[in-house]
Amino acid sequence: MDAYGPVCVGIDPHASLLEAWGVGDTLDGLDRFAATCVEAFAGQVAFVKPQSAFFERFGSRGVAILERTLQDLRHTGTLTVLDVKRGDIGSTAAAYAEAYLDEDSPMAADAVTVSPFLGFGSLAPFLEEAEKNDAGVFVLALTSNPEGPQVQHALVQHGRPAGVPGRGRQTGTVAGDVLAALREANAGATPMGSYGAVVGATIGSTDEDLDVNGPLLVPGFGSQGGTVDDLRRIFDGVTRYVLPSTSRQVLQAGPDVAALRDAAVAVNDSLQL
Ligand SMILES: O=c1ccn([C@@H]2O[C@H](COP(=O)(O)O)[C@@H](O)[C@H]2O)c(=O)[nH]1
Repeated sequence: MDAYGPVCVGIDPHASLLEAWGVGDTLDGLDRFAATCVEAFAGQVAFVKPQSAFFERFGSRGVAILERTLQDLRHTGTLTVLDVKRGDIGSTAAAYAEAYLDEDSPMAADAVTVSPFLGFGSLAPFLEEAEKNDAGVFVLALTSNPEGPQVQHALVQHGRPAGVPGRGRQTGTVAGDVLAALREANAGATPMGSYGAVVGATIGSTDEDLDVNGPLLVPGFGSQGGTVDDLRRIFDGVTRYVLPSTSRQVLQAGPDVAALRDAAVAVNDSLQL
């Protein structure tokens, strides 16, 4: 972030973008789109975030292009965040963690997005694999979509001694629990820990403590309506942790490599938080 600025550029090969770029919504179009993004962003921004879904749409050959994209980016030293939002029971989570974070895996990324909604403890294999491989994990906390609050703002209770109704009860939100678990996982790390939260630029405001001593991946900036003012308001006091993530806002400048690069640089320049 110090060297390149905080922006994370997403590689989201939407069908509409493949058509707009004139490469076609085909496997060959996907291949050209991804290669162009690597040429434009590698070595220019700190983080690139391929969205797995748009590669998986093309089956195993699309996934092979995702693997190559991750490898090409990593060879240039640009950090990759694979947006795949995984989560499962612990033993299966361990297999996912190996797939995405073991540095010898064909699909190895520098960081992966995961879902905590099978319980934060089920993510332990991801945190352990990340630690082994000097990698990172981003856990969904307050997502950018309007449906997120239904689960993430739900209230949970802690510290209620058995048989003593009401006594010692503390109430918080599901998102607050996720953030607290991340804070604990990152305790004592300097300059920050490797376990981050996903917090959308579109959430308006929050009373949650966003200081998890770890990075905050912030999608929703740009095409979903999040602005620099939103970032300043939501992340007041923790802006040093913020990686604003934007995909379509930059990708629509393609397919020209220089125009894509300029668009990414312009976002970085706009981020005077
Ligand atoms: O809360 C979340 C978590 C992930 N995303 C992902 O980020 C990009 C956003 O793309 P834009 O084109 O910048 O809107 C996309 O891959 C989402 O799946 C998110 O938007 N919100």
